[in-house]
Amino acid sequence: MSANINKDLVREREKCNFDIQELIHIIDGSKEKTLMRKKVEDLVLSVEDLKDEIPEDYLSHKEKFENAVRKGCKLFDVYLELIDNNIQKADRSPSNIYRIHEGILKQVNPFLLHFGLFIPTIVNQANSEQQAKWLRKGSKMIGTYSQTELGHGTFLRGLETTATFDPETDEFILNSPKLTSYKFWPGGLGHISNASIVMAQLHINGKSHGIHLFLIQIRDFETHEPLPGIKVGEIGPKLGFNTANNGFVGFNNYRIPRTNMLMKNAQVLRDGTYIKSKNDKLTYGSMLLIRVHILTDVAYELARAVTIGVRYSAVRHQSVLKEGEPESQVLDYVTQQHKLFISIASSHAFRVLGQWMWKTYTKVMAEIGDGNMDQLPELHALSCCLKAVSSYDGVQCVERCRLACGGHGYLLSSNLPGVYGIVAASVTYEGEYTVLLLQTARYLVKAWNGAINGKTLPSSIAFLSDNFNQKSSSWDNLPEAIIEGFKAVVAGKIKTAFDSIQSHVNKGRDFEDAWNLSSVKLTAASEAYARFLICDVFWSETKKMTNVSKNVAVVLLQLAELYLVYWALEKSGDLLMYSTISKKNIDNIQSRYEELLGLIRPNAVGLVDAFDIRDEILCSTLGSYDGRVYERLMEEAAKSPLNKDKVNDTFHKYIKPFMIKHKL
Ligand SMILES: CCCCCCCCCCCCCCCCCCCCCC(=O)SCCNC(=O)CCNC(=O)[C@H](O)C(C)(C)COP(=O)(O)OP(=O)(O)OC[C@H]1O[C@@H](n2cnc3c(N)ncnc32)[C@H](O)[C@@H]1OP(=O)(O)O
Ligand SMILES: Cc1cc2nc3c(=O)[nH]c(=O)nc-3n(C[C@H](O)[C@H](O)[C@H](O)COP(=O)(O)OP(=O)(O)OC[C@H]3O[C@@H](n4cnc5c(N)ncnc54)[C@H](O)[C@@H]3O)c2cc1C
Repeated sequence: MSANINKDLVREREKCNFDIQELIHIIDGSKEKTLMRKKVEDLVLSVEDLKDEIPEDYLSHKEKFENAVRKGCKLFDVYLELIDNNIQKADRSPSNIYRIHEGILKQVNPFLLHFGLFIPTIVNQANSEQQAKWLRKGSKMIGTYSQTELGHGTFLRGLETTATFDPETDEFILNSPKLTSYKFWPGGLGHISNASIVMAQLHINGKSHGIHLFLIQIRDFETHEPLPGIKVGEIGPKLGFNTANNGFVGFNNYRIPRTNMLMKNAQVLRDGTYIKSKNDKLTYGSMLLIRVHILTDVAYELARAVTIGVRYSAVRHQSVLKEGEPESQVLDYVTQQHKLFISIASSHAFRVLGQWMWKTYTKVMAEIGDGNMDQLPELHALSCCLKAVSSYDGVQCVERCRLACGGHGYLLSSNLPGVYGIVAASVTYEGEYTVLLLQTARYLVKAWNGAINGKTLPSSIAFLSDNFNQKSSSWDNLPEAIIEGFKAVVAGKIKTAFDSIQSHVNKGRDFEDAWNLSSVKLTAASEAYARFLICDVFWSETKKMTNVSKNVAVVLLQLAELYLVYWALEKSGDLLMYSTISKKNIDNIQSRYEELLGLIRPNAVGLVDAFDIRDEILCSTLGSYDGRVYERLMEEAAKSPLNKDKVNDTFHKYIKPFMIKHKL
């Protein structure tokens, strides 16, 4: 096999000084999980029906969708077989196992919303009777999650779809009163789903009770025809997600049984009595869950992007470092390492944070199950800013990987545009970036106010109490000093935003206007808080790892340190403003950063090999394991339908007459 592997990659792999298999197990969670993942991959990727003859990129929008549904159904088959054989256990924790879809479908599984949101929403928001009915085998439902409307996505309280209780018939009547009330965006809604969870304003006896969730059948279970009173369709091509079948739906006096309101929390009784939920925000539970998942999602997409970027940069030679020497691998240019290594580190950071958030999420959910809501605001604040910052950073990192691949990175066959499309969507869906930062800011401002008044703060922000006076910290002990410095930045930025609000209020403005006028500072405070959290958790979790060989521990600590020093340099202005850092300290951090790039360089290919993403899932001409970059580029180019004819018809139809007309 090694005979066919690019010689640069062979040399790079020989240089790697840690056990790649060991790191693969760490990333997967354990040796057993790696074995299970590989077993699933072997089985799924060997299914002939799941392979494409024509590259997806040459298909029309309709053909892409139809091919994705065909493969999605086949995947279902294979998965169900795996579950029956107990190979793929039902595990809701964020993991890499379902990623295989991205290799097979290239983009998004059209059934993703069924598994990712429809089923989890029933599990979390429906009562036990409803669950027994809707989750049973033979329920015939393929579902999605319809919340966003043409006119409103962010401001959920402004949603316009209505569900009005009719006591005569014991039903809700669903209506989309205006064009802007149409549900717009839900994945799989266009032509896949026959049912959906729908968020609508509940009205009983002329009184509005706010937004609630309803399970609604959209299409006939046998014929798949839209049911009377329902107008449904697909929303058209997008930057990415083109196999996701995002759709629209409108309701015209469409009736559903009362018992189709999801009633785990709030309830409507037969006589129309409304029983309030213990906490309104429990209706938003599905969003919380997906925001937690997104950290791990971004970690994985970054792993894909940087695997492509690093392998290509090892294979690619361009320019000479020293006259008379052969052309250098572009990976040897320190600027190239600067472009790429932060993506390796960020992928590990988001994976570690994803695991940490998942633990926090399951703990808080268990407490909520016991009726204790105390930790919900903190969980919401954490999930909002971490989702926002990880997805935003993810997009920047994927773009850097694309730039690192020069012109060839611009080809769809590099798959960097594809990965970009997937990550870019996550900045917007499940709560838009700025909006989520402002949610966390609400929490931080409240906490600051509490701290000023001597209140005990939740653990994740307890440090605020110590930072009123921006205590001096020593910059001798890098990289921990950076975490301390970031604490001072968080405190300083919250204080700046808080003081700004106060000052506008003191000048006679409403609190809401003062908030809006201070909102750039508020989002900056939230971003700083997320950055501190990522650095703190990534560093401490990496440091406390046990049962790891020395070399793997060293390389993981180098990545964690690289992450910290990279962000210290990016945020040096903030550190200068709010912490005790000096220019000399920053110079030291810069030197350490460059030193770390050098230390990581020999292991770079080993590190991306440890993400262990098979070629069939990476789907990239530039990033395959064997490094046959130029051969693959030409093989892919040969697949262009334009290359079927030596002379294209347009020559005779347009070009020749044009040449004659203009005497060219
Ligand atoms: C074949 C086999 C296959 C196997 C496959 C197996 C697969 C399985 C693997 C699965 C992998 C999955 C991958 C998924 C991929 C996903 C794909 C893409 C999906 C995309 C879906 C979507 O895109 S779906 C729509 C999301 N659309 C939003 O995301 C709207 C944002 N908009 C809001 O979320 C609210 O509108 C907004 C702003 C909070 C204001 O809400 P509002 O106005 O009601 O509230 P206020 O701002 O007034 O706040 C009042 C107080 O509520 C507090 N609070 C607010 N929210 C809270 C909350 N959630 N929890 C607690 N507390 C909360 C707040 O902190 C305040 O607290 P306080 O008063 O104490 O300060
Ligand atoms: C690929 C994809 C898949 C999706 N899938 C689904 C799905 O399955 N189901 C579903 O229901 N929805 C889905 N959505 C919709 C998605 O959840 C919304 O687009 C998202 O929540 C943002 O809402 P919006 O589009 O209304 O943006 P808007 O809120 O209109 O945002 C526009 C701009 O206004 C700013 N803004 C808005 N409010 C404020 C504020 N209070 N303060 C400051 N700035 C503000 C935002 O920052 C943004 O810059 C999907 C979207 C995408 C892109």
